[in-house]
Order: sequence, then structure tokens, then C-alpha cells
Amino acid sequence: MSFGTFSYPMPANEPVLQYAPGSKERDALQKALAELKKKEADIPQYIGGRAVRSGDKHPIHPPHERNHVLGYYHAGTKAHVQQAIDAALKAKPTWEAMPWEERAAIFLKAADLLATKYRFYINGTTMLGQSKNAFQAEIDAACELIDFLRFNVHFLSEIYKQQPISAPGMHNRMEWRALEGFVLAVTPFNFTAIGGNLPTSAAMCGNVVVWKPANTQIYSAQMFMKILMEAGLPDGVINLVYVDGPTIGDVCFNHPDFAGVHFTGSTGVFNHMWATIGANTPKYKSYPRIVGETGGKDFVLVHKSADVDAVVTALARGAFEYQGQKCSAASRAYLPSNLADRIKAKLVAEVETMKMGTVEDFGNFVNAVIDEKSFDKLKKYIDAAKKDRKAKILTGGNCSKKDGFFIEPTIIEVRDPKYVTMCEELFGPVLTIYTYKADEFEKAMDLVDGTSPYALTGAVLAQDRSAIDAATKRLRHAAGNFYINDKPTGAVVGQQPFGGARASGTNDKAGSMLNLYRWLSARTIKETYNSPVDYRYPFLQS
Ligand SMILES: NC(=O)c1ccc[n+]([C@@H]2O[C@H](COP(=O)([O-])OP(=O)(O)OC[C@H]3O[C@@H](n4cnc5c(N)ncnc54)[C@H](O)[C@@H]3O)[C@@H](O)[C@H]2O)c1
Ligand SMILES: N[C@@H](CCC=O)C(=O)O
Repeated sequence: MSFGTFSYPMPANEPVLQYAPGSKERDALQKALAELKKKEADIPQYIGGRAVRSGDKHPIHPPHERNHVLGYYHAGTKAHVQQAIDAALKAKPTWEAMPWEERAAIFLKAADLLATKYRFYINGTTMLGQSKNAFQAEIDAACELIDFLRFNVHFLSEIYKQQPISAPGMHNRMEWRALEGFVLAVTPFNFTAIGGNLPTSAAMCGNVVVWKPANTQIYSAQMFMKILMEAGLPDGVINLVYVDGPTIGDVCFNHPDFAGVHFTGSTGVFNHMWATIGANTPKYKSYPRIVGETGGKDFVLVHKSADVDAVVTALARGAFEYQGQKCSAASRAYLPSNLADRIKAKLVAEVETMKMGTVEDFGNFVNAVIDEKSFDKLKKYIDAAKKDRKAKILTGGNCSKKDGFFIEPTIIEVRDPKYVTMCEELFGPVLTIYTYKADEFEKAMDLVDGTSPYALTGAVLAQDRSAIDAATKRLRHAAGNFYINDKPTGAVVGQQPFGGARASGTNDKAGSMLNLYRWLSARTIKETYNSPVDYRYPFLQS
């Protein structure tokens, strides 16, 4: 019972620490990295609040240092998924009945633990496990995850305030219920923040969750799970299991209490989930919510009026930060013929200053790609481009998996705007550029819109206002996050709600109210104070 209406004002974004040489935070992060590397972690699943060790242990290696072992995770089976569902359903009645201010406090405390006591450990596990440099880990694992938690508490309290009007003699109210059943969160390798947001946004709304992270993100996922438990998350509200995709699908998508999936990952996997859920619909007690943010082939369209230095920086950062492994990464660029040579020359010179190596050397801008599968796929595309007369490698192209999965930042120039690397999502440090006739901006916009099935992020760079206006209108459906004179990456919670349409997902905008509505099922309650006692309308009594 609550004796008041409590308020959660709009928070400020968590300040991003800079890790400059000599700074306190750099020292603290380096200490955390050394400590993490010194011990081999033994990583259990967490089911019903219990640490579950299956004994089926798999090593975790830093992608940039294949011979080092960070620890071992205990892989699960179908039986563990079933136990996770049972634990979730057992926790459900108490959790959804818990007053909102008590639920909110857990997530706000977790945000504060991330911001203070565990900041360098969530960043450290992300750096080592996912091969992110210090700055990329800070904006993801610390700041974005903290923002997701704090902003979602604010947004949900705003939703709870939304109530219908009442005519005289009655009161109407809206109850923002959790969904009936359990929610499945399936999360990708590339953002610790997404791994944390997908289960917590649903749980915050009163739902109980089974969370399956990518195997390559388990090291930081378990760190966050421990933080949630320290913040007071009751047993069974979120259950963390380490199984492969088909295993989670076989159990969850066949369960009558399956209430929804919160997914981020590739389009192919999401399409498969959607088809399975569709085919199984008669098995479920309710129509499940299907929320998925998926792949991208994100564009940078440069107008003949653009500022060359701004273009070069947007491409260098947009394409190569975190080795291009952001769903938002610039992977195809359209340059106008009047500026193309200057942009290419400066861009190649800038990219060739980027140092590549481990995350512990803070001089490295580029680290390793996530795993061998990704390395082999990227190398295949790069090798094919090297042999193809229709493509030219302007810089990069060297790959080595001897010590870690290193792929040089690579720029491919093509004359065919539909060349394979202009169309398909590669998910790595590969940018393809195409030069169009500077006076054919309209045609270039058509190309941008029609080249890939995705519509996640995109940017236009121009000084000419009418070109910006034209691109904003013509490319309305080509990107869910559209940037003017900036790179297409780096969305901030509360500032640029994130998500795309077409083959890029359901566009339910992570870190916004739109997303939270998907985890709520409203009940309308009307109470009449003076109930009618005669069925006859007044006009019948003439
Ligand atoms: N739109 C966005 O907001 C966004 C954000 C991050 C990543 N992504 C996309 O994610 C992809 C990269 O991440 P990834 O490599 O981890 O993606 P992925 O699709 O390979 O894996 C995502 C998750 O799905 C699981 N999975 C795989 N096969 C499955 C199956 N058959 N059934 C159920 N689950 C299954 C994986 O184990 C993992 O947990 C890219 O396509 C990228 O664009 C999109
Ligand atoms: N929100 C992140 C991308 C998340 C996907 O990988 C960005 O805007 O760069």
C-alpha cells in the first residue's frame, strides 16, 4: 500500500568520464582491469536467486588476447530454461504486487551502484570480454546502462500518471498491469547496456523475466546481474541462463505462459523467432508482445555543400569506433564528385593514424572483433573485394587472428552503388564508399533509400539548408534515427530514442515511454457511485 503519490523527475544523463592520462578514473580503471585479469572467474547461471553451476564449463577469452582465460561460464540446458521459467512464475505474484516506489528503488540503486562502486568493474568486464576501449566501454556499460535505468523509472512513473477522465457520478481509472506470464529477453554481444536494458525495462513494469545474453557477453552480463541482486532485486524476477538460441526458443516459445520477447540482434534471428511465435500462437494464453531491434546498413549521404572536415570525422568515428560493431555504424557512404577526392585523401590519412591492439593499451582506438566467426566472415568480404576489379581497397584490408581477432579499419571504394558491401550488413570495421555526380543529389537520395532492406540510422551532411530539408523529407522512412551534420552513431538515452523500421525492427525505441508500453497491459476500471435503478430512458416516460 502507498500513502502518497511519489515523484521521479526527469534525470540528467550520467556524465561521461574521459580517462585522460593522469586522471583518477584512468588509474582506477587500470587497477580494475589488472584485478580482473589476475583471477579466473567461475560464472554460474542465476535462477530463482541461486547461483547454478552446471559443471559444463566454457572458457571466456578476450577477443584481443586469445590465449588468456578470463574465466569459465557454466552452460545451461533445456532443464535450466524450464527452471528459470518456473522461478519467474513463482516470483510473479509478489513482484507485481510490490508498490511501485519499492520496485523503482531497486533499479535506481542499481544505477547508483553502477555509477560508483562498480563503475570500473562493469567497464572492465566489458573492455576485456567484448574488446571495447575505455571510452567505448564508458559510454555503453556505465553511462548508457545507468541512463536506461534512471530514465525508465521516470518514464514509467509518467505512464502511471496517465488516467482517463470521469463524468459526474463515476470514477474511471487505468491500471497499468504487467503482462500475464513471463517475458523472454534475448540480448546481443555488442552493448552491455542493451543486455541490461532488455530484461530490466520489462521487469520494472512488474514482469518476470528469463534473460539469455549472447555467449560473448556473459562476462559483463553476470557482473550486472550481481549488481541487480545487491540492489535488492527479489529472487526469480530476472533469471540469467547461458544456452544457445535454439534451446531457449524450444522451451520458451512452446510455453503457454510465454507473454513476450524483448530481442536485440540480427534480422535473420528475429525473423525466425517471429515465424515460430506466429506458428505457436494457439498454444499461448495471451497474444505475446514481440519487440525486436535488429540489423542495419547505415548510410552517410554527403551533399556538395558539406564541410569536408565534418564529413571525415563523421565517417572515421561513425564507421570505426568499436570496430564498426554498432548496429548504427556508418557502413556505406555517398560522396559528391566535387568533394570526393578531398574527403577520401583526408579520411585515409586519418584512419591510418588509428592504432589497433589490446584494450589495456589506452593508445589503441581500434581493438579486436568479437570472435572467430565474425573475423572469418569479414575477411571473406575483404578478400573478395581485393580480388574484384569493381572494388578498390583505399586503406586497411589486413587481417590476423594469431593473437586476437584483428581486422584493420578498411575502406572499399566501388563504382557500382549496389556492390555487395554497399548492401549487406557486415558488422565490422569496413566502410564502402561510392561517388555520385555532385549535381545528382536527387538520384543519390533514391539510391540511399532503395539499396538495403534496413532502415536503422543514417546521416546527411550539408551546409545548404534546402538540401537538408530535401533529404529529411525524401529519407523519412530510410532511418529511424536520422542525423544532420553528425555521425549516425552514439544515440543518448532521453535525447535520441533509438530504433529503426523496415528490416531493422519494430522501432519500439529503447529507453523511451514507447518501449515501456509494450510491457504493460492496461485495465480500465469504471466505478459508478449512483447506480441506475430503472432501465427506462427519460423520453419513454412521455
Ligand atoms: N537495432 C538495434 O538496436 C541493435 C542493437 C545492437 C545490435 N543489433 C544487431 O545485432 C546484431 C549483432 O549482434 P549479435 O551478433 O549478438 O546478434 P545475433 O542475432 O547473432 O544474436 C543475438 C542474440 O540472439 C541469440 N540467438 C541466436 N540465434 C537464436 C535463435 N535461433 N533463437 C533464439 N535466440 C537466438 C544469440 O545467442 C544472442 O543472444 C547485428 O545484426 C546488429 O545490427 C541491433
Ligand atoms: N545505440 C547505439 C547503437 C546500438 C546498437 O548497436 C548507437 O546509437 O550507436
